[in-house]
Amino acid sequence: MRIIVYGIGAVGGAIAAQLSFSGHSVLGIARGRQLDAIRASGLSLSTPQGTRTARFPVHADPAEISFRPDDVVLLTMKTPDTLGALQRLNATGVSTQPIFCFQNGVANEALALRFFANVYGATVMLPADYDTPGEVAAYFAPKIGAFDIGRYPSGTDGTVEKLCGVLRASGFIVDSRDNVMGSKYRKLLANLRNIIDAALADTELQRKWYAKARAEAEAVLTAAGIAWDKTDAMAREELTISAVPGRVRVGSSTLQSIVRGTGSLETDFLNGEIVLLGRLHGMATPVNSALCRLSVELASGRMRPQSAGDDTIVSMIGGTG
Ligand SMILES: NC(=O)C1=CN([C@@H]2O[C@H](COP(=O)(O)OP(=O)(O)OC[C@H]3O[C@@H](n4cnc5c(N)ncnc54)[C@H](OP(=O)(O)O)[C@@H]3O)[C@@H](O)[C@H]2O)C=CC1
Ligand SMILES: CC(C)(CO)C(=O)C(=O)O
Repeated sequence: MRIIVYGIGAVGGAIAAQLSFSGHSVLGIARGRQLDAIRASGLSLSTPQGTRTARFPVHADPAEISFRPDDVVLLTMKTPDTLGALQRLNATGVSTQPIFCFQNGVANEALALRFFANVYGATVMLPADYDTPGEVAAYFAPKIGAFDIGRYPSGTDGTVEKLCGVLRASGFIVDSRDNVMGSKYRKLLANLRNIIDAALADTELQRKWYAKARAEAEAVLTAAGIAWDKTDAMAREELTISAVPGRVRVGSSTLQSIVRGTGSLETDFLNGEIVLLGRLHGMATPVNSALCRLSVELASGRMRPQSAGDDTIVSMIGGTG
């Protein structure tokens, strides 16, 4: 099984590096200065245990790869970039190879299924940063991260078991799941917080707005008949965010996109998933709608990270928050 990691940023970089350290066959697809830096000097991965440099082949596009039947593809770009990546894979002639969505949110799997028959979901519990080309950092200890993996929309199979085995041998905690989307909806609820923490500095206000956004989301998921895991997989094996020597954690993947000025945020597929479900099921979602509008201000640079106040969100809701 050769593993193609598509999108070598924080999560993709940490996974590709660990696979390469364990001697597993891995190829990366990256772009821009990250591609140049990895080609020139490899990818350094810093963890609480220290820093190591991984060297693995890296490409600018799927067209540069001669795909084999035993390849599996891990999508590790943010959701706004998924469609373009799937179109590139499709154009390259990938067909039956398994596509695993190692991404937050629940939108990527359905998108991938439009193009490919063998699609899988993975819940990613791996707090990681990418802010400098050629470098990534991952903050969990004692293991680097944990994944729930299963076939989409449900079930498991030999491919899941094989990938789980490879990832375990590379230092990850991995569970195969019959209902991986239950795990991914649980993570979606947690990720409603990404944009709140990026916008507000005050921890009490962060807690208040997260409670409101989550209550709204749970009501919408219940109305839509969508079940989510009730156990907190983050606590598994007592994984804790730990200090990485020489690094200060930037924060959530959303805050990192704001700081890097990528211009688009995943919020439309996190809080926006709740807005979409609310619209489909005739329920108002004022808090998550306001948070989506806030994300536009943050992504455009018109609002600085952690500069919002209570009144900012209340006024976006229209005074009803
Ligand atoms: N970071 C974290 O702590 C966690 C992230 N996640 C989830 O994991 C997923 C990945 O997040 P994260 O690793 O933070 O994201 P990053 O932005 O750090 O990494 C994604 C990388 O993919 C690259 N990319 C996007 N499209 C292409 C393309 N077509 N060709 C080549 N490269 C491409 C991006 O390039 P460019 O930089 O040019 O945009 C970027 O380098 C997201 O769904 C996120 O929500 C889940 C748990 C934790
Ligand atoms: C690690 C975690 C849970 C929050 O930082 C995350 O999923 C993200 O950054 O998107």
